[in-house]
Amino acid sequence: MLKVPHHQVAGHQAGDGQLGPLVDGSGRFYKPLQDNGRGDDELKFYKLFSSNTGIPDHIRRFFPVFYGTEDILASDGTGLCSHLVLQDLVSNHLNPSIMDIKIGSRTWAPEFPEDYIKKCSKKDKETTGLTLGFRISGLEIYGSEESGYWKPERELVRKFSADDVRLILRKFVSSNASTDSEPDCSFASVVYGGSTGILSQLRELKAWFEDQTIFHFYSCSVLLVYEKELALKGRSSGAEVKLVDFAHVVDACPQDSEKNQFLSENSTNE
Ligand SMILES: O=P(O)(O)O[C@@H]1[C@@H](OP(=O)(O)O)[C@H](OP(=O)(O)O)[C@H](O)[C@H](OP(=O)(O)O)[C@H]1OP(=O)(O)O
Ligand SMILES: Nc1ncnc2c1ncn2[C@@H]1O[C@H](COP(=O)(O)OP(=O)(O)O)[C@@H](O)[C@H]1O
Repeated sequence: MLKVPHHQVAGHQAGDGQLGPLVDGSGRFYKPLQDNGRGDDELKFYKLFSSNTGIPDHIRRFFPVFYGTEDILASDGTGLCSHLVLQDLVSNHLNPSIMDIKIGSRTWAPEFPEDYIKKCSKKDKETTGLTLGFRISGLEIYGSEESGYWKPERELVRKFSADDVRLILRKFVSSNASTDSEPDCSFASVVYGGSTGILSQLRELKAWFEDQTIFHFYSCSVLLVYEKELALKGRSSGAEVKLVDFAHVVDACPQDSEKNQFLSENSTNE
């Protein structure tokens, strides 16, 4: 039985007759192919990414596993609709704290339609995109069984200034996130620090981004996830960095991609 995800923090959401992703509760995330060609572009990205042998495994692990597409009943009640079938990145977490960070000071490619560039450019300027090179798209922070999650409203998140972002990055790893008190940053070292922490993973990803010439990653998001219960124990926090949202990725070498896809399709048919 497919249901609306409990832990979606940004993007188009299912519910109230809206089109959005669904989960099966056992590890798969179904993202509907979006209109205006965005769904097809995201599908194209996943196919190219899956067939590209030049992507090292230590980088591949930062991306959701792609299981193909499936026609399922859309969340907006309009009937069958094609969905990307992806690994559910949070299904192995009990009470995840999650932050979606849209990366890039420019979220549009020059070849995008003019009106879309205008819309993106406006958002880049009005948010911290331009000044910090990223903006927070959404988040939820787990408090306790009694208090549940602290999840600021979308409208509030959209208005985050650079100072707000600094505060949120501290709150994200604090045990008193939902209060107005100074964030205690109790989990900073175990979530952000260490050889398996978020900063170390981001550095690894950054090194690849600086080097790779396969894709231009416009408007995709870094998803930060950790588990408070583990962080409280102080050793590991299950901190994970993942990349999502590839509807605006541009293939930098279409000729190489065609060749790669041909080779991969023919080697699996043998
Ligand atoms: O329409 P909105 O205002 O919800 O904009 C969506 C954005 O929400 P935001 O306003 O930044 O909170 C949304 O941003 P987030 O992923 O929520 O940060 C996307 O930019 C989305 O565009 P696309 O699906 O990537 O092409 C945007 O959707 P489209 O307007 O491009 O469909
Ligand atoms: N593979 C996934 N597993 C679990 N959650 C996901 C996955 N992909 C996206 N999400 C959740 O959905 C949100 C929106 O995803 P995104 O791909 O950016 O959608 P949109 O294209 O509608 O903006 C993310 O912030 C995250 O909370």
